[in-house]
Amino acid sequence: MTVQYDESRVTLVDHPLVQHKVAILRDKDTSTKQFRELVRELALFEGYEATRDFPLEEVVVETPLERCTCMELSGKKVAIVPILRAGLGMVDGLLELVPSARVGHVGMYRDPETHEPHEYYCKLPADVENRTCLLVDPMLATGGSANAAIDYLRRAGVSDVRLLVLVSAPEGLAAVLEHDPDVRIYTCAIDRELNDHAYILPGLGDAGDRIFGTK
Ligand SMILES: O=P(O)(O)OC[C@H]1O[C@H](OP(=O)(O)OP(=O)(O)O)[C@H](O)[C@@H]1O
Ligand SMILES: O=c1cc[nH]c(=O)[nH]1
Ligand SMILES: [Mg+2]
Repeated sequence: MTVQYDESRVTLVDHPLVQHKVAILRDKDTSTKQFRELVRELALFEGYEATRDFPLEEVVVETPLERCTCMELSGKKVAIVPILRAGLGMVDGLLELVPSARVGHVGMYRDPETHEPHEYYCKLPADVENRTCLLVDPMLATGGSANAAIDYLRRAGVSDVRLLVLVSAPEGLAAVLEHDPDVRIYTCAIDRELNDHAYILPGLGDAGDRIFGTK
């Protein structure tokens, strides 16, 4: 059965370099070290797309030859919010892109039986309601964890939430887009389906375990 969702709020980041890196990420023989490096790199590529509409303003610059009018970012404030644990792997790549960003944390684990998310730690920047939030997690499976994290950000007053994932299931995309009318989703791959344990197929396994070498 085909899962329907609002495609206009989903950006598939499918640059050839991204597709190449995702293929290595999926490989069960990729080492923990390389997996971690790839997650960081892919977050940077994805962040590039997710910040594409950031506003600019004119600035006059003196080159060694003459004055010219250039464009610079007009003070957009950003918060990067990883969903623990696996989301942590995406933070450094995004900080390279937006060094002035603040970082919040939402701790969430999925119950292995029910697949329901459980919140265990949350800490956001004090002025988070004035910031564009890049909510990051490599995996979007049922969408339960992302929805709980989005609710938390909305309750904190955040209006601009952009969810950055690396691999998503159609079920997760549909669940998040239905749950929140404004969120935009960026993903490097949209996979086939979920299995009976709510793991993404073909997927890449458990992202947290592969980033931290815990299995
Ligand atoms: O869309 P969902 O069905 O909620 O599944 C996705 C969530 O599951 C994984 O986290 P996990 O619970 O394995 O925690 P971890 O990051 O600590 O490994 C993943 O990193 C997402 O947070
Ligand atoms: O496929 C999946 C689903 C949830 N969490 C993961 O890390 N991988
Ligand atoms: Mg995990």
